[in-house]
Amino acid sequence: MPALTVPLIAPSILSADCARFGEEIKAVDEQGADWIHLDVMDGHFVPNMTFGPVIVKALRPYSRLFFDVHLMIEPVDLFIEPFAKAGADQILFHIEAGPHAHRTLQTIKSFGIKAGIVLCPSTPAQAISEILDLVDTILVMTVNPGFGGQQFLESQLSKINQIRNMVDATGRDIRISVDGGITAKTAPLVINAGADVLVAGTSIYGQKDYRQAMNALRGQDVK
Ligand SMILES: O=C(CO)[C@@H](O)[C@H](O)COP(=O)(O)O
Ligand SMILES: [Fe+2]
Repeated sequence: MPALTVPLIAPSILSADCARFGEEIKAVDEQGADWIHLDVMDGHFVPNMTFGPVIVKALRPYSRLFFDVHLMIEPVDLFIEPFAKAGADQILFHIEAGPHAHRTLQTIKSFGIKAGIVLCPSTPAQAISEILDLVDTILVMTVNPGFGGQQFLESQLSKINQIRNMVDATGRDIRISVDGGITAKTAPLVINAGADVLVAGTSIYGQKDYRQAMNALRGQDVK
């Protein structure tokens, strides 16, 4: 069997100690994280609320790692500039959050940062077929967005695989990220299906040893 790709690991601070977000970001940075994933929720697009650009700006000095900002908000466009100026390296938004994804991607790119599109579990891969030329990352939700600690949806594996085929056909370097219920058990399934970025909250911040937790997701189960 061929060896699995070593994925990038993006700890989601949603499961960190939120009274100590800065130190929690610093800790995973020092222990080998590749990206930092920041979940922004508005209590409208999803039934939960987290934080806005002011907090992202306050957290920026704690790490130089790539800030992967996952917007679960509607509307999106109004908030691109504040998040870009707060220090986002990539802004991801949901294809379900409005009819003008193409324009939104252009707006994100106009700030000189990366742009990503997110699909909820009920959204087919085909929904993003006409915007692949503008995306840097495709994020497949493997739970319904809004909360950490949910059960991984195995039904999403075939969609990840379909998106892998779509991406390979473009010949472009597009990352395929997955988010929700990613553990050492589900990681090989999504990597095998074509994912190369693993977002994980509970399975990193819920563990004592962050380095060991991230290595387990990489399939490198050594201390
Ligand atoms: O976007 C979200 C939830 O909507 C995520 O980024 C969660 O934070 C993932 O948490 P776990 O499922 O890994 O606990
Ligand atoms: Fe997320």
